[in-house]
Amino acid sequence: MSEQVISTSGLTKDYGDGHGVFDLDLHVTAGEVFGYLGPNGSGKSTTIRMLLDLVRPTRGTATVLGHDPRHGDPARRERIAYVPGELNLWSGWTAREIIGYLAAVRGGVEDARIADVADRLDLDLDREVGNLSKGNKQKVGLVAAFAPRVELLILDEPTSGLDPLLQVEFLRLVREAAADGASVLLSSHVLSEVEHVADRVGIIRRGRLVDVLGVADLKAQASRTLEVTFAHDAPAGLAHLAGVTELVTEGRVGRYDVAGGPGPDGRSVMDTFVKALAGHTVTGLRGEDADLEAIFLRYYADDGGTADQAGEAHP
Ligand SMILES: Nc1ncnc2c1ncn2[C@@H]1O[C@H](COP(=O)(O)OP(=O)(O)OP(=O)(O)O)[C@@H](O)[C@H]1O
Repeated sequence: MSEQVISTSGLTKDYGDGHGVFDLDLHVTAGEVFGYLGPNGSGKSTTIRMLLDLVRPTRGTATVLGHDPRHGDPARRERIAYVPGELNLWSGWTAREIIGYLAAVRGGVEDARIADVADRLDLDLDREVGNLSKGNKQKVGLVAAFAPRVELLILDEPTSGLDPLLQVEFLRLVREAAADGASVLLSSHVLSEVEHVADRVGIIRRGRLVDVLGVADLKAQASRTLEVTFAHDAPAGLAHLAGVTELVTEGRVGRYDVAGGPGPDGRSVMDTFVKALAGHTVTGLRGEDADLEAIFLRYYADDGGTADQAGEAHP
């Protein structure tokens, strides 16, 4: 069995009135990027805080890098980098001073490496952090986390406030850290943020882990939209295939939503659709990316339709 960097069993933080995290069995394998997905208030931060011994569980156990977080020693903490969703920084310090201080606590990080990560995230290290925007404050945390070499990165909604170009750079940093052998727990309330880097995703809803899936499996489940151009008027029969929905047909062009996975006959719906197309003269075919978000939102359908709406407000 692969080594686990995070392993919990029945881990629970009960804040009362159904708030908190309940009976969590979470396993993150060494070297993987694990996306921890759930709407606001679903329990991501509480989980992470228990893993870091920032809050104590009501019951259950956790092991992080082989040890109970409650008995963490400084040497073990050096092997972990953590970026919280909201960073409270010491005002009066510059970003360089804060990152330098945190690096020194770890035993030192090369200045050139700090400068390189700051440059990639477009952070001016010489600005006083009290004057920084939320996004720039977030970058201070990211530079402090990515500059050192660590075994485990725990990132709690780290890209909130970052503009889209920097989110892409952030994903590159995650990939590089993983390629260097780090394991990453990356929480988010949107799948699109983690789908390009995560090996697996765990889905948490109302404090309970409801599913853990490989991203490749998630993609296989997703429906795809195909736009087909025929040499003749778009035929009617294709929409009658199980798992295929005709979105629109206009003259020779038809747009179809083709379900992921197998249909009722056990065969892949895509295969059935493509074989049905073979009975026609096709002059063009265009596929759109699978809509993974739609699958993710299914987990929250009872909560009001969107992941954002599904979240409960903080007290
Ligand atoms: N200190 C606390 N006291 C009481 N309830 C709390 C406390 N911290 C969190 N909660 C509640 O526990 C639940 C989980 O909160 P948590 O912050 O872990 O969710 P989250 O998924 O990280 O969401 P967000 O992204 O909004 O932080 C929520 O209902 C929240 O209101």
